[in-house]
Amino acid sequence: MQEHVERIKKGGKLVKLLEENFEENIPELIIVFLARKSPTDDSEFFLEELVKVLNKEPWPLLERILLTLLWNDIMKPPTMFAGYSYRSFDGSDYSRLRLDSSTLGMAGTQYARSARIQNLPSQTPPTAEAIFDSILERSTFKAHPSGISATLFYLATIITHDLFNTDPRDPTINRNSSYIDLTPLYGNSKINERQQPVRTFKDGLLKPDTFADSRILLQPPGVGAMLILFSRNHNYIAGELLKKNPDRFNNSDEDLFQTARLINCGYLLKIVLLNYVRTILGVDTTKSSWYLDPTKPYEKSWLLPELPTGVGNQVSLEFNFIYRWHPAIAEKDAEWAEDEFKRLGITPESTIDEFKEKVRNWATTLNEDPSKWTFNGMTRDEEGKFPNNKIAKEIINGTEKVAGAFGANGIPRILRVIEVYGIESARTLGVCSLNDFRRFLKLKPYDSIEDMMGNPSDLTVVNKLKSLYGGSIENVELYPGLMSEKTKPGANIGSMIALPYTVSRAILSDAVNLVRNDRFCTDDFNQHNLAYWDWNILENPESKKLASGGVIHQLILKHLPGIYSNNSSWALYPFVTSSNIRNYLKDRDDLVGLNYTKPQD
Ligand code: HEM
Ligand SMILES: [Ca+2]
Repeated sequence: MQEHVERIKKGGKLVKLLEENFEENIPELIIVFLARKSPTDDSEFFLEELVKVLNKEPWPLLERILLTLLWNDIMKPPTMFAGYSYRSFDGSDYSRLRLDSSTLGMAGTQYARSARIQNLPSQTPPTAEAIFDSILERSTFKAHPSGISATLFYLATIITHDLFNTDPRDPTINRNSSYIDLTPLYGNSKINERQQPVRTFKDGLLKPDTFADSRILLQPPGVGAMLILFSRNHNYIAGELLKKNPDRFNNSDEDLFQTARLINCGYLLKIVLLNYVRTILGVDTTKSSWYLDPTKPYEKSWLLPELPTGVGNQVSLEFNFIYRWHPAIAEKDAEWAEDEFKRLGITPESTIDEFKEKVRNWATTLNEDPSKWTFNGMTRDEEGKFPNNKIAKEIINGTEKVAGAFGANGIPRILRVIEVYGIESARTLGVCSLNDFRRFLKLKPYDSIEDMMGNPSDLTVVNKLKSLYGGSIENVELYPGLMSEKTKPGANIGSMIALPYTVSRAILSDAVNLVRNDRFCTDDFNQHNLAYWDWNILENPESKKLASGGVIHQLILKHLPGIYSNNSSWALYPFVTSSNIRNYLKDRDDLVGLNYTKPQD
């Protein structure tokens, strides 16, 4: 057979080969056909050869293969449309499979479900309060083993608030779009509710230092500070677009606004891939500039099927729980949350209804105009902007604060009512167990609670889990399981962020799907839609040399001028604490001149 393959590859004529012994040679022909290089060199006239063969002997399988090849050339249903280039506010029409999926991932639709329940628990589960008090509550703060900073989790919080916004009246509903499209900045509704107040309706601009999601005000101020960077970035982009393309954008607030949003989301995409995921994978501080790029087109090749893009996304309930990274909250940020919650009247002992009521009451005190909101005791200047140094201070301090370690007994007590709410609502909605979720991810289910905990030093947690769940690993619920299972080793290429095992696998699948399934990050991420935006416009040559491909420093340096130097490690590597970063970079002979001094805010 090999002989035939070689002959055909060397250009032996198919017809001749088949003339010799058609029946015998056809399987080889099919193998060669499937194994052909992609892309096809059409000067080899392979297709014509096939036609000749078929013309001579209409072999049904060969005919079918040829027809399939030709049919597959054209995407069905159609995947790109003329016009159709802006992000809608509520995430409708985000799937390129527009004909039947216009509401996929739209704000206000139901959460998807990822995993089926395969094993029902053999006991009634313990109360959510008992679970929190036993295996979730943080007793002493444990520093993150790789020295990841709070600033990484400020970005993570923006991402989670972009994806998840459970309706308190109906926990099956997600009020946000299932895409990383800066919903916390722009808002989540098409019907003139939220998105309108952030816009000026002039020159595509947002109101100064304004964002749409009031939940950010109840987060540590570093989260709001980071979101302000994106708010400022939007206005910078809109200004540049108008300056560079006066003919295309003059008097067109809507086009300017939408194009600026696409570009701003492009910056977030680059930051997610080139800073955030690279840090999570532990390659951020290495010399290599490799990154996992889910946007790449992959055509069908040999036995590998095509890897589709832009097909739309709908986040699931399970992923809402995967992404509740409360153990990572830094010590000082937990203290901050405690004070803030106290001010609202929420304590760890509050009931779920009290919690919801206090948040509702607080929301009624907010000005309808988000450009009037403040946080962290800041006041706006006459233009409506927050002081640069105050915004910078939160991001700088975030890089000084070490995040909390993942793993059992890591969640600040102040979040008790929120955790109880989460566990109970998972039960109401019928979410699967930890092991069933692992089955869905094709990870080996844990054999026992000991297996789930791994480390013999976690025996106390093993015993607590056994007592809560009747000794059976199959009874361990998804969320309590995710937040207490063993964690990956830190300071390690591949697992720098030291997540719980199941979370670490799931989060990468989630990141790849969120990016690849968003047509604005793939099929429609093109220079026409982005008005030939110059992606180097914010870049400083000195910073670029030192950034190992990262992007976040561009926003920090541009929108917080005069505070950081261009070679500051605090701007270039903000996701590792300032006390750890020097150690990670000590062997990098290519980073001469990196400045580790704390910027003066
Ligand atoms: C001090 C810091 C934090 C505070 C005060 C906080 C507070 C809260 C509150 C109050 C809720 C309940 C919302 C509701 O259902 O009404 C919640 C849910 C949630 N939190 Fe946090 N959180 C913090 C940090 C984080 C971090 C670092 C992450 C992940 C990066 C995260 C991810 C989530 C997610 C995914 C939910 C579910 C959201 C939803 O279903 O709408 N949180 N958090
Ligand atoms: Ca979104």
